[in-house]
Amino acid sequence: MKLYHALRNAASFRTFFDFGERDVAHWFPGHMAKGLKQMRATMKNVDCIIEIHDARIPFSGRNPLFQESLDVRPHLLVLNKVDLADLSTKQRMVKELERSGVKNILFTDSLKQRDDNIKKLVPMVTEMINNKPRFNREESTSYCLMVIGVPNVGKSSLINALRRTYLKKGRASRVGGEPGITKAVLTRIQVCDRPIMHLLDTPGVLPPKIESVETGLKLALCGTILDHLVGEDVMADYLLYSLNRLQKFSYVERYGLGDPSDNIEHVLKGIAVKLGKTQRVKAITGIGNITVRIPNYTAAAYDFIRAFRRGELGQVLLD
Ligand SMILES: Nc1nc2c(ncn2[C@@H]2O[C@H](COP(=O)(O)OP(=O)(O)OP(=O)(O)O)[C@@H](O)[C@H]2O)c(=O)[nH]1
Repeated sequence: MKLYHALRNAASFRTFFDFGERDVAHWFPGHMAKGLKQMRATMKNVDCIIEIHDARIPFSGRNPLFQESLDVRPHLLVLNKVDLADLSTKQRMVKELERSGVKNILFTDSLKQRDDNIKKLVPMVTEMINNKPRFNREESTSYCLMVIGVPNVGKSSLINALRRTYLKKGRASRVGGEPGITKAVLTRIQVCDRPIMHLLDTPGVLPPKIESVETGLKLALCGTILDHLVGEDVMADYLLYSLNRLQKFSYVERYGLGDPSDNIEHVLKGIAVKLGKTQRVKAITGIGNITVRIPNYTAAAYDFIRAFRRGELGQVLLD
């Protein structure tokens, strides 16, 4: 990695981010109560809860709504998308999660064809269930799991990865709906045959816990909140602030910027020029109307954010 002047002179970067007067109240739609009700209703059939979250934000946005159920049922936290996360401080992260009551943690890449940690999931879950009483279900020889998590963390991908690993099957297909019950509530997906393990195909989607504007921005960068509700401009700026703070400067080379910068307008302009993303606007001058080309800042911001999401700006830990 090139050593930039700015790296030696890190003091020139912002040490805090100005969140302005933003209000997170509308950053996540409030229509999720129905899904939550369904999830609670099916909970009695569940032997283990698999909570999946984005490994780039192991602390931000996880919804504690199920805490009361988690206290009695085995609970596994799957931190997914490890291929995108900087895990150099993994041990510290695990300790902190353990301090907050999370005992079982697994790091996964659900898109990888053979992920060793996905292979560990079934034995781990089996042991966890066998070490706890099974809530009126002792007679059953099959296990029932529920996958929950905030949007876009990889719930479907994990289910597909489990089926790929344990059943040698591709995309998840539903393996039985129970008559008389809404399909969306109690459809079961088999993920393993030895032992027999099903997942309840409930919506599984929890609203994220947005406790601050900063949490909201991290969730938005990870694709959990719709971009336009938060604003691509502030997301791009927070991304730039984070990359500089973490000294992840690969964006400089990617976009041919010369040096790192903490000025989002300057960076977006450079990105727009590099990508040829300009737009024509009419300008009224003293001698009439003319058309001028200006950088398309929105398109540049999108590219910057998408590159981060694909891991093309390096592995990052936002928390
Ligand atoms: N890089 C990477 N991308 C992943 C991984 N797992 C899932 N994705 C991607 O993340 C996006 C969301 O994955 P889904 O499996 O649809 O997530 P979900 O939680 O089911 O999404 P919702 O149904 O919206 O709640 C997709 O573009 C996946 O390809 C992973 O381990 N690594």
